[in-house]
Amino acid sequence: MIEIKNVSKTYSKGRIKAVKNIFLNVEKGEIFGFLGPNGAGKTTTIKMIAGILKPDEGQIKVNGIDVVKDPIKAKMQIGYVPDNPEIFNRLTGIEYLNFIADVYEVEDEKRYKKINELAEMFGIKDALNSSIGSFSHGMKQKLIIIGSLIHDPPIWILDEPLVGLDPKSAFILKEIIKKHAKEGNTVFFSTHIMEIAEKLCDRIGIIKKGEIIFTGSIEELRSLRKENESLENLFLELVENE
Ligand SMILES: Nc1ncnc2c1ncn2[C@@H]1O[C@H](COP(=O)(O)OP(=O)(O)OP(=O)(O)O)[C@@H](O)[C@H]1O
Repeated sequence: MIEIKNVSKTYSKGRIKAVKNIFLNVEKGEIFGFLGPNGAGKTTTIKMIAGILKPDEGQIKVNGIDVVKDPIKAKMQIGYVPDNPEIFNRLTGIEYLNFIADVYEVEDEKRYKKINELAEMFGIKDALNSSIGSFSHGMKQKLIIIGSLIHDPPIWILDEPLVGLDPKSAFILKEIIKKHAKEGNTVFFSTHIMEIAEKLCDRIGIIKKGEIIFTGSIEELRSLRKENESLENLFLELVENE
């Protein structure tokens, strides 16, 4: 479970208010989609949940653990996929995954099972002995996704995970997301694309200029539509209106 209470974050010595007093709760077993236009505050929020940025005010807890007060314990609960897959280019794929598994103290048998299963699904098993520097953007992304799941995290956070993946890989990732949630874990991901949220999420949150302007199910969002209006249009209206 993720609990965000009255969280704010500014940049540039307070001049840029990226996130403004937001409240959010995401339950166990839930797939939560975080939507908003460019610069709305999605990545900033995600980095605060993942413990990469500290909130200026407010509190974030993952499964009851405060991410600021107890960062290591909190991070053990979390798998995080950043929006930019730039990682250790000098390591081979398998060295990277073993490094991540060591950090999270995952036993050998468990890690190899997970790596085999996921690398097979994403079709990158044969590339794991090559250096990451030789990987394509999509392959790096898949490697990070595998690394983020290696400790079977109760909280899985993904920042724009479908950008840059081909249709087959995007389909596989969506299936993995559904499976992970079904096993009782919390999934929180950001996207620009309403259609993805519509198909995948139990609930969504819409953020605009650092403020949450909607949280609820897709059904609840649908009920706000005008006659014959598409969800995409409603979303655009919500995020564009002043
Ligand atoms: N390191 C930084 N220094 C200064 N301003 C920043 C920094 N990072 C983000 N911002 C600003 O904070 C605001 C929120 O940015 P953020 O990256 O969280 O939005 P986002 O919703 O993830 O956008 P996108 O969809 O483009 O990734 C924007 O105005 C952005 O320009």
